[in-house]
Amino acid sequence: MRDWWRLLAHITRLTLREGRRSAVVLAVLVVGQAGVIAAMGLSQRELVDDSAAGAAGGVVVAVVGGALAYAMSSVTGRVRGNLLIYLVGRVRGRLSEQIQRLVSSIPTITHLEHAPHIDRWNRIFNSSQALSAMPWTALDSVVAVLGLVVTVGLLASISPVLCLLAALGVPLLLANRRADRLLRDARDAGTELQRHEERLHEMCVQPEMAKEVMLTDGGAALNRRALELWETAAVRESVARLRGAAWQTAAWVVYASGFALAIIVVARLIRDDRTTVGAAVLVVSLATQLQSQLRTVLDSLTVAAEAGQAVSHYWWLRRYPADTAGAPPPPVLADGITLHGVGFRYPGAEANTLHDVDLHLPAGRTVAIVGANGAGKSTLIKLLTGLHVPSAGHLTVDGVPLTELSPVQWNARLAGVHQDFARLRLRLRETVGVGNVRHIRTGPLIADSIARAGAPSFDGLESRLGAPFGGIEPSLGQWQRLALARSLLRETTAARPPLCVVLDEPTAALDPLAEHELFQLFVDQARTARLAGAVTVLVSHRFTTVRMADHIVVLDQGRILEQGTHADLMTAAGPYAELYTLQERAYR
Ligand SMILES: Nc1ncnc2c1ncn2[C@@H]1O[C@H](COP(=O)(O)OP(=O)(O)OP(=O)(O)O)[C@@H](O)[C@H]1O
Repeated sequence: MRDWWRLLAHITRLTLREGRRSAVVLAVLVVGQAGVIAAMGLSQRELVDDSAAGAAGGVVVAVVGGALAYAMSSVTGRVRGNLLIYLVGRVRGRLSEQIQRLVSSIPTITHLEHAPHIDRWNRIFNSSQALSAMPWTALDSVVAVLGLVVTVGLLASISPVLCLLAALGVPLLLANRRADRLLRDARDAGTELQRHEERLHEMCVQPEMAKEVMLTDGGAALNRRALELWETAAVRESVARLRGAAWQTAAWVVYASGFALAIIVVARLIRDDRTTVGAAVLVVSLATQLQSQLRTVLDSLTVAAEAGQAVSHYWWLRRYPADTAGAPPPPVLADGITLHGVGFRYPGAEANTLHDVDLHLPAGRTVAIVGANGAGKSTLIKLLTGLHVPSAGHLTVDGVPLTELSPVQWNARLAGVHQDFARLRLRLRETVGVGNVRHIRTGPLIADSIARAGAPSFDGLESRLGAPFGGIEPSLGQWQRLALARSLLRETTAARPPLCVVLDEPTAALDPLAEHELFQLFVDQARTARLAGAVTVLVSHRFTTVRMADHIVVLDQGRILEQGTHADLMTAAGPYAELYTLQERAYR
């Protein structure tokens, strides 16, 4: 509940920041609406009673008062609606931006890969409308409750028995809560199905995946499966809605019976001359009003419940990157990076990917990691770059545990290319410039990185990339070179030189000639990095590249099988020597 109040305060502050004057006007109109509704009811009673008593003056006052209240209600209703749309829309935009920033500022990637985490922040996005409307649903609820108190007071002034009408709101409340819970559970259960369905549809429309799907004619089957998932989620939600509606209908039947009884009570009071016809009109008006007030309270509670469901996810996300504090990494590496008994298991996986890895990456050296597919090479790179945190053991940088360093600052001292390099479909200047956003507009530096990586410059730095955006679509190898250009820009323009350069299969998409050219670049790069004391970690299946490294590590099923220089490993005549000889023979 404390989290709910804190979020309400946060959203209220956001609302005031987005439109202080509009928010104040809206609050006044919402509160004033309660008085307007009471004035309409009272004017009806006066109108009937004064007409019966022949008091012309009273009738005029009641008519004018009633007309004014009605006019106010309808005019302000429109203004209220528009102000609400305006304010909630603005706050929603700001909130989505904040959530987006939070998601992208987390230095690790578990929240982007692990399904339960993805579902959590997706639910926040889906509830952003309800979250942005929180101050107004809260105010609506308070005003509706106050209105209820006034209505009940007016009913009691006719007969205390009529107060029981308000008690019939309790079954309504309970039924509503049940309906909310049913819907919430159905939605929670459907989030995963929905995610699967979206991914299956993506496979049919994203060019990379669609190509294969078309080749195997699997599109129809995938769409059928996606439809089945969607239908399962939709049916679950519909069943939950129907069950909730049944509960609510039963509660409204109870309320309608109470209303009929109230009319009978008033009819008897009139027959016994204990009240006026005006009072009967007031009861009808109040009972109708009570009904709409109860509806407002219930609707507000439904929206509040939807927001409430997202509250825990919201604070989870806010607290997620809490440990971004930490010491800055050393200006230059003196000793290097060391892995001490490092083990790693992906969240939700049944077995470890890395087991008990002890490895020293000396400062100023190039270390190559080799191994079969799935051996754990890229995973090791992800641990080095802090994208994942080891499940066992730890890493140290010049003897300081990586967990004690600021993840953001550590990130700023890394460079390189990941195996699944990004195809950033932006303008060429931006595609490379995001390597160091501070220099995204520094054309000559970007052009230099492009040239050094041998990447294409197309029609200049402002060329738009990506066929889906009407731009040029680079080939796979050209995309990889652009990723390299990004890394080079980072290395040459960083305020401090990188401490660790990771190159995870950086030439996999390149032709042999290009690989040869780029290899020269790596050698130069490693030399520069060496001068700056950086560790260069290279993952490659091409042993001609690997043999140039100062130290070679052979991984097998998440364990280090052997390590040493090329000469050491060849002399040892182990798995490395065997693979090297095989490749050499194949290329001869
Ligand atoms: N995000 C992930 N979630 C769960 N398991 C993963 C994830 N990424 C990789 N794995 C698993 O970890 C193991 C090692 O994968 P990794 O990508 O590190 O291998 P690799 O040695 O780089 O292989 P390759 O040579 O094919 O690139 C594999 O069995 C893979 O299924």
